[in-house]
Amino acid sequence: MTAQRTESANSVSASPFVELDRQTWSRLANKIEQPLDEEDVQRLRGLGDQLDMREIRDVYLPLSRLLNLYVGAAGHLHSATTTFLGERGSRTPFVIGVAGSVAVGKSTTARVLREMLRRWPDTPNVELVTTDGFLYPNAELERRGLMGRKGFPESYDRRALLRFVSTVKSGAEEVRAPMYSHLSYDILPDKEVVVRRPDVLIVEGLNVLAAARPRADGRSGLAVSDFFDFSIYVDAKTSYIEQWYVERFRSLRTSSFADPESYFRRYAGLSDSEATATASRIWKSINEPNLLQNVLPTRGRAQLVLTKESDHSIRRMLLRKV
Ligand SMILES: Nc1ncnc2c1ncn2[C@@H]1O[C@H](COP(=O)(O)OP(=O)(O)O)[C@@H](O)[C@H]1O
Ligand SMILES: CC(C)(COP(=O)(O)O)[C@@H](O)C(=O)NCCC(=O)O
Repeated sequence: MTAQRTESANSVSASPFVELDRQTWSRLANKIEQPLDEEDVQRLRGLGDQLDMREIRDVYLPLSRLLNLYVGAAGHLHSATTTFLGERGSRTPFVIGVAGSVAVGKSTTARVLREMLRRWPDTPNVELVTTDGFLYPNAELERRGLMGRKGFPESYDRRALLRFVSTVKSGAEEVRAPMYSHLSYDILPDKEVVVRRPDVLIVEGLNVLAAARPRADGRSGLAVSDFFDFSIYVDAKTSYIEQWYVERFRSLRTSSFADPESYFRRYAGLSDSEATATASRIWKSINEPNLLQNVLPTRGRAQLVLTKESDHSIRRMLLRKV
């Protein structure tokens, strides 16, 4: 079946992307079976997200098929390289980047993809790593004067993240990553994520599509995105994301913030208006500037842009065709 592209795709003929509306995209699942049930959907849905079975069927089922096709194609490319080299190496992990703003719902997208890709016979082992594990610990952020810039590129140990992704991609037996806790708002000193040669690695985080920084000698270095076989940018209007951030903050007062272990327990007792004001202040001073200065400019580097409407549902897909 050929995709019915929307009008704007035809009018922007020089664009490297093809634009599809949700209805057209949903037909591209090509009758593959829906692998998740209502219980899975509830488990995977992030706080504030509106994920439902329709979203799985219309949006994620075609995406899962597309990714499975890409995994197959990457296998062929890998065989071409090994044939050329006269080697018999086994395939290395297929790496997918998931980028987007704080509170846009990246982690739900990443979790759904993990569950769906796991169900394909050629990719049973799918690992998910979030880049928050590579934030510097709070003590180090304080030393560097970066406590108010969590999530900005400079708040991460970018060299360690790059080393992690390139080592996994190169097929290493076992690779370890640090772990972050939203509860303690810090790196967990004695916990880590261990990744053992997965079929697919999903790397989710604000800045995963950032371009390489120029090196001191003026040459360009490598970026984590250089190791991606596919990348997704989860997008929405900034005003919607702000609203989602504020709503999530308000509802965290009765869950995470109320935990005695929470770094934010002082927020648990805020009234509705105080919570709205505090969340808006954090959004305006940290997350929105980071979105506008660092995250949004990387959108055009993604292979696929998923755009959400105000009700969180994905309504528009931009797929890079070249
Ligand atoms: N203060 C918090 N306490 C507990 N969980 C949080 C907190 N902030 C964010 N989270 C959770 O952490 C995950 C990542 O959030 P975030 O970085 O905003 O990305 P996104 O909303 O795009 O997944 C989400 O599942 C979110 O619900
Ligand atoms: C931990 C985060 C930086 C996101 O990290 P990511 O996994 O996307 O790299 C973000 O969710 C966060 O907590 N930002 C700090 C500002 C705030 O509390 O909203």
